[in-house]
Amino acid sequence: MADPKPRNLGGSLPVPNVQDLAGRPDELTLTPNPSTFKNCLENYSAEVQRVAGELLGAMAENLGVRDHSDMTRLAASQSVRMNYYPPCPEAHVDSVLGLSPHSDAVGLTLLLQVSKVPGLQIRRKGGWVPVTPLPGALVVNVGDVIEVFTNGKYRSVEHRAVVNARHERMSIATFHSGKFGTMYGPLEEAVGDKEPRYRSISVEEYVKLVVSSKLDGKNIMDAMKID
Ligand SMILES: O=C(O)CCC(=O)C(=O)O
Ligand SMILES: [Fe+2]
Repeated sequence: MADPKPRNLGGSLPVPNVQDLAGRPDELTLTPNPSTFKNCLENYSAEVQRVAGELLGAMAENLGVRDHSDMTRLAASQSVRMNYYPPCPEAHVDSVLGLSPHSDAVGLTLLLQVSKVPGLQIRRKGGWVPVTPLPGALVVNVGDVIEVFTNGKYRSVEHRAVVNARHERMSIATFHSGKFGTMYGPLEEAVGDKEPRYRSISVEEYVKLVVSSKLDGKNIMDAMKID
């Protein structure tokens, strides 16, 4: 299958490169807190959060959600994870992975594949499809909370990361979710005249469920489904 096509959302994203994030090697030894790191990460996260809000607004429009903030509130809180996968001589072994199959237990993930080395794969029709890294492109992953909000109209994507025998790889995943003190559950407009297929729970209860579960396929969705 062909790779999903990239789309340009306009605007320019201050895409971090590894040098900016880590500081130059000589700076690293001289300066334990490279001055470029904080600003670079702050600019990047703010811009990515803006893009997440726009994407969620477009989804709200597409789904006929009257109050777009019902959907854009999934960009209210943000966390960033930087993944580093060292070269692995056992990369050819099927069971050796960088990150096990999972769907992101958040609203929306915007992922930057920093290295040219491929590693991200998405589950499709029982197989694994590689997502070729494109310089400066963000991969948009629908997370579990969007599956809940849309009552299953948008399904969260199961994915994994494989390792490479000779090359290291880096990716930056930026996760967007709702705030504590709010609820997660299917939106009225998404349910329509059907039955809700997922439970409604507080963000706090949901986070408890996530942190007490293994990283294992779409297990969070199984726990959220109404039988
Ligand atoms: O490294 C990747 O491409 C995937 C990272 C990922 O799925 C995650 O951090 O949740
Ligand atoms: Fe992920």
